[in-house]
Amino acid sequence: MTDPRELIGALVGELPEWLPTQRWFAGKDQPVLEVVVLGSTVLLEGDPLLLHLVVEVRQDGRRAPYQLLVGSRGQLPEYLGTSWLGTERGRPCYEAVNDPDLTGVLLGLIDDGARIGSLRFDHEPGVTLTRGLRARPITSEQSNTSLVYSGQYILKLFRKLSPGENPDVRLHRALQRVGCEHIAPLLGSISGDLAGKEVTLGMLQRFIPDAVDGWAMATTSVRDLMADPESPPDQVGGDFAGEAQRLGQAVASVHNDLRRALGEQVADPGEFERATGAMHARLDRVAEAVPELAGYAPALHAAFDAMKERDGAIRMQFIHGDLHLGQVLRTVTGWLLIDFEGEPAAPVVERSALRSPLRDVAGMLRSFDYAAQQMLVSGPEDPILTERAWEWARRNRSAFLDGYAEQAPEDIGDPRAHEDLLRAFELDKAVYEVSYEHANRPEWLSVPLSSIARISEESSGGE
Ligand SMILES: Nc1ncnc2c1ncn2[C@@H]1O[C@H](COP(=O)(O)OP(=O)(O)O)[C@@H](O)[C@H]1O
Ligand SMILES: O=P(O)(O)O[C@H]1O[C@H](CO)[C@@H](O[C@H]2O[C@H](CO)[C@@H](O)[C@H](O)[C@H]2O)[C@H](O)[C@H]1O
Repeated sequence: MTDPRELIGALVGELPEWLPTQRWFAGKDQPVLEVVVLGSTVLLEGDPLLLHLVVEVRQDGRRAPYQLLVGSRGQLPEYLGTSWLGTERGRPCYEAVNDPDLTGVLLGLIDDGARIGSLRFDHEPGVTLTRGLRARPITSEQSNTSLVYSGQYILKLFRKLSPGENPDVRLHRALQRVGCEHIAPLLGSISGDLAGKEVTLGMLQRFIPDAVDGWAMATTSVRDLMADPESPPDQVGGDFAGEAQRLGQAVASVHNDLRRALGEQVADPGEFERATGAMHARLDRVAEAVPELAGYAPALHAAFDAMKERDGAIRMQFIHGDLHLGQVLRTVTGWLLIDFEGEPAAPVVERSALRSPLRDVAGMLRSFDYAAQQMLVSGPEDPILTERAWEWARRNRSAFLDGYAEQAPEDIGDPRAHEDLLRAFELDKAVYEVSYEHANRPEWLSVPLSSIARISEESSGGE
């Protein structure tokens, strides 16, 4: 039998080339110089073997920890061929997330409440899991790896790790405690140690079958409206406004639940100062990297400065932090919010800070613009379709805000009453999107840029 330590030693040599080929790897802009093992745990001995690894990926001026699950067998079955990482000591090693014989082990360990080395597997109080289920990884493009167990459970394995409890687990647990109706039930978690602190490695939730994500629904609705340019929007099949309104209610309800669970506080006088400082700094960084943004910088800086004029009466609380139509699921009973991890690129301290809930509102407003605009990027310019797209966005943004206002925390009420804040948060998100699209989908760069152009023009009174 091969010693797992020898296997690991040889395997890390393969990782610098393999990591950048993975969707979840967040350092594709620079070559990987070295990979160092920070922790290794054998979760299953024998053939197949299951190894849990935390590795540090070293790039020029940057070090980041990642979680890997490695399987090894004497003979690699054909269906695991594309998961192959390398052959060490005569044993093929592969990405274990694609091996249902191995991923089933994780579910059993969570059910057992197992402790192996520094790894802790926990189920939530009172939860008993069905064991022996086979898992398949979700194939959509994601920042982490999620495994679905026979349509019953979904286990998210966090890839890039930050020391501390992940806000996704923390906020789900807190929301569950106060009986929030708009989340999928939390069933368990996996944690370990990193740099002397606890680190969240995985989160197990009830899988909601037959759920459709908001992005798929919204883009179908835009397509319907464009295909029928003559009819009023409320008479076109697939009108989304009713859903947008219910979504607004759900988001407001989650904000209220987050307050009940974890409290809130009035922003201290320095808070807006710090927030605007961070927004100006992000704008400067992105404008330097993306010249197309530079022309809008003066209008954007002015919009951020306008925030300072507020008296600080907005309350700060835990929020979702990266809310968009891809982060909400329509189930047979209503809307659920998922993925409370915040912006994946932001440091965990920032993601765990108290912020204005209007940031989530602004994130969703941006997403309505996105759903409308992305239909226009690939086709030739067409003024009728362009107007139709903006009509869709206006209608659904407004319905969402109506719904939010119906259940909003008292100090917020109708978000439109905080126009300066909302505009600044929307523009800040759009600046983030410019950098996201520049790095990930350059063909979509015009989506946030066209919104920035429109909002800047509106706020300078040029409509
Ligand atoms: N509880 C759930 N039930 C059904 N599908 C889910 C559930 N949670 C997540 N999903 C699906 O899994 C995908 C990935 O989840 P998400 O938390 O957004 O992962 P990531 O952090 O990798 O972006 C979502 O887009 C959604 O389609
Ligand atoms: O879902 P993630 O947490 O990985 O978020 C990142 O990727 C999103 C794209 O998948 C990106 O969202 C942007 O594009 C969406 C459409 O694909 C749109 O609905 C969002 O409004 C827009 O911001 C998100 O910004 C990024 O953090």
